Amino acid sequence: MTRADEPLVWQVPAVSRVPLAAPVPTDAEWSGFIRRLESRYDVRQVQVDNTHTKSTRRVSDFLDSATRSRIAYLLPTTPLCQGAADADDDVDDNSAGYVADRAILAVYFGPHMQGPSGGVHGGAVASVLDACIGMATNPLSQPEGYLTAQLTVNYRRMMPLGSYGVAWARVFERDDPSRKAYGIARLVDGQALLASRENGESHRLPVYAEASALFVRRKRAVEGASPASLTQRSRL
Ligand SMILES: CCCCCCCC(=O)SCCNC(=O)CCNC(=O)[C@H](O)C(C)(C)COP(=O)(O)OP(=O)(O)OC[C@H]1O[C@@H](n2cnc3c(N)ncnc32)[C@H](O)[C@@H]1OP(=O)(O)O
Repeated sequence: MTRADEPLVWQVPAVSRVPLAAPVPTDAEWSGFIRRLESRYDVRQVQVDNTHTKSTRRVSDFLDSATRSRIAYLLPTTPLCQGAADADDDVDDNSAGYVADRAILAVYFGPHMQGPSGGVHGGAVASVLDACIGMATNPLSQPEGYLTAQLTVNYRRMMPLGSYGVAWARVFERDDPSRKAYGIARLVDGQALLASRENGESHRLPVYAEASALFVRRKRAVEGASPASLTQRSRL
């Protein structure tokens, strides 16, 4: 065997698998967390549905599977510009101005999302922030028409594995004639967020990561993009 024929082996340093302090939450623990978020922030969980009906949203299968279904999208129950309580009231936020739409995404970062030892993979964090802005950008009444064109993520602190994360997104402009929407999202520790709200503490919570994104609405739906047509294609 010549050197060129030798298989390439990527030598990675031994990663110490940090045992999680907390196992993946049970169904009861997870739904308890979501109910607390709903009651403290006047938001409601959007039910998962793959049929794009008016009151439900197709949640990313990829994230659903990566999180073992410990992911939930929540939307405000009241119209946005009428003073609904915001998760982001509790964190450092210098952004101001018109908010077109808003969404919250709750997620449990379990062992299957490990990146650096003991921490969450940066790609998983980026996916969560992207999905959250996507949720705020795409109205419930339509299939997702806006796609991520640009996404910038700032990683401020390593998100520890075994944490409940809460991301929220604001879309500042959804300009249909030009088909562009601009949004931001931030990720904080969900338990700290709830504790600060429940204790009435006023200190600002640390942000683990934040993202800004440009979403662009497609001129028309891409043919062959629906799950049904994917199934049909796989039979060919
Ligand atoms: C829970 C539900 C969540 C759903 C959201 C999921 C989020 C995702 O993961 S989306 C998947 C990842 N993203 C993609 O696959 C997108 C791939 N890209 C595309 O499909 C296309 O390039 C798309 C849709 C972004 C734009 O295509 P197209 O319709 O041809 O746009 P086009 O007419 O050229 O441009 C429209 C405007 O947007 C601007 N624009 C388009 N793309 C970009 C870009 N990448 N960067 C900057 N500006 C852009 C153009 O300059 C133009 O601006 P203007 O009107 O001022 O001249």
